[in-house]
Amino acid sequence: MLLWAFEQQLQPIITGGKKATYLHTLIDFQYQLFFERQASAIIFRFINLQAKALMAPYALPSWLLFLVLSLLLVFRCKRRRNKQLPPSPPKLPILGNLHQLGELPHQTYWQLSKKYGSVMLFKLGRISTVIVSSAEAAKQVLKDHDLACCSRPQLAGAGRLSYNYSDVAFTPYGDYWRNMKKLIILELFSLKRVKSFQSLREREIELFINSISESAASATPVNLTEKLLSLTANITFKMSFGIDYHGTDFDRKRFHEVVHDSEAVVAAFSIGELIPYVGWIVDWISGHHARTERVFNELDTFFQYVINDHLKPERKKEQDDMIDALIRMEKEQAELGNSKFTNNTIKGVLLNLFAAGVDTSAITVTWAMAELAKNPRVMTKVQDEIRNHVGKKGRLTEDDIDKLEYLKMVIKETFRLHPAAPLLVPRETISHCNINGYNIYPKTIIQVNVWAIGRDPQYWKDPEEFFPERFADRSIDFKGQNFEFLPFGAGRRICPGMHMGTITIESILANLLYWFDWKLPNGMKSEDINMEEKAGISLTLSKKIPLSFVPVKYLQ
Ligand code: HEM
Repeated sequence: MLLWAFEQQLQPIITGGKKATYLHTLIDFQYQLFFERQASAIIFRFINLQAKALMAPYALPSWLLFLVLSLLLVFRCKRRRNKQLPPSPPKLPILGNLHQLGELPHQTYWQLSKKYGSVMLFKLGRISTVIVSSAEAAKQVLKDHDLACCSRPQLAGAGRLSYNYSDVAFTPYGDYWRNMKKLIILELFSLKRVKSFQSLREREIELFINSISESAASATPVNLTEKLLSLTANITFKMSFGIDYHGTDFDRKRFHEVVHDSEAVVAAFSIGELIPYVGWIVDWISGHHARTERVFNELDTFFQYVINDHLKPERKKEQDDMIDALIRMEKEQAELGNSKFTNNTIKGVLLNLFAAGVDTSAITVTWAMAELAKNPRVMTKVQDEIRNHVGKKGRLTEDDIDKLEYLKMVIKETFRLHPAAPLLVPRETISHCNINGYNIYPKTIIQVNVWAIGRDPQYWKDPEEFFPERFADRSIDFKGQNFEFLPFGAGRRICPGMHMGTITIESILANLLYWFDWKLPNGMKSEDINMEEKAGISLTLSKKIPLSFVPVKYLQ
């Protein structure tokens, strides 16, 4: 089929004698032969085509080209035999396995892994991606070969929005990333810094609870999905920028929309990256580049405005925010002679704070509330724990959270079934390594399917059941040591915002459960709650249908 298509393509060119197009098509053809491994069986027909090409005025260069490429082909086929690549589902020319990806790639990979194994090679156009779907293979990637597997692919959208990789999350492995990760762990994500935002988080959560109380008073349903997203964005906004920018072009609402768009941009491959030569047309028609530029310009204008505002000597501040810390880090690094920490670094890190911090926490609380509503036994048990603990105090603070063991189990169980980043953030190999006996070559993308691993019956009894007690007598945690449970990844690239993310989630969920009982709207039954996942290009996994419940104020 492939040959026939090329023969058809080549014939008129040969007859028409267009040199450039002819050579180009020939190269493309050879490229296909190399990559599709159909070479030896069809080489005879290729010679036949070449003979026809002799009639064309460019016989000599094409024969030379044929000779060189054929030698390369033989060499490559020989090498491939020794390659021991991971098994792969059948591919189409040019597209590879792209057409099999489906709307929810982690689910597709899970199904395919049952047939092709826990280390599987998937070709997204011209890009080789290895999908890892077992705890053993994940350990090899994230621990045994962490150094070989700890870079990030350089994709155009992420590159543009991260100021050409001046951030942490999308930056390839190297001195710059190592230094930056150390700095942000020390300065932005330390226990002390996270604690310093406690009263800010508690204030924002109080406002959120007050607004839900209004709905409770009128017994109207609350769109929890929307409200939670707005709450986590508000918390991140305040932690990063200190004050509100009401009355300017940069109000929170508009900013939230841009941040949301930026998540889709950084998650997406452009088709041009997957399919050389022709993919750019699809990008151009779909407006991919225009959208990237629009999001970049809006974010950049906003970040620059806020940085300038922070540099004003007359600025009054309630407390040190993330921008204050980043500006101070820039000065300190300059004094130490590090010229790579620039204004763009500050903006790149800000992008990470929003892209990584807002959705992940809101999505997790939404899934937790959906699971609790579906499992009234667990809902009652966790509410009893919280309410008994708070007792007559009548107020829940972050200091109470450590005592709420069952709440923590509920959150772990939510992470297991609904990890916010089901395939982590894509990694890229920087050197050769061997996973499960297969060769993985440099510049291969690796995706760890933590969603599938969290459902593996080898580790989890009745994996589809929401049963927080499974964590009761197991010391299993999400800090990157238990490879069957990896919501925050592991190894060098592990999420630095883990502590900040969990304390935010615990605090919001505990308050929602303490202050309200939750009724399903319009006579809906718990088994009617839709648990489908939202399709689309994103690193995170939201619920498809927004969650809407009626709050009933808890009378102490
Ligand atoms: C529920 C909350 C969160 C979840 C589930 C989560 C999950 C993840 C995951 C899976 C990764 C990739 C790890 C890997 O490649 O192995 C990651 C990376 C990252 N996360 Fe989070 N995250 C959360 C919250 C946050 C927060 C609140 C922040 C910051 C405010 C944050 C900042 C980052 C950054 C900067 C990276 C990149 C690290 C690197 O490439 O070295 N995350 N996160």
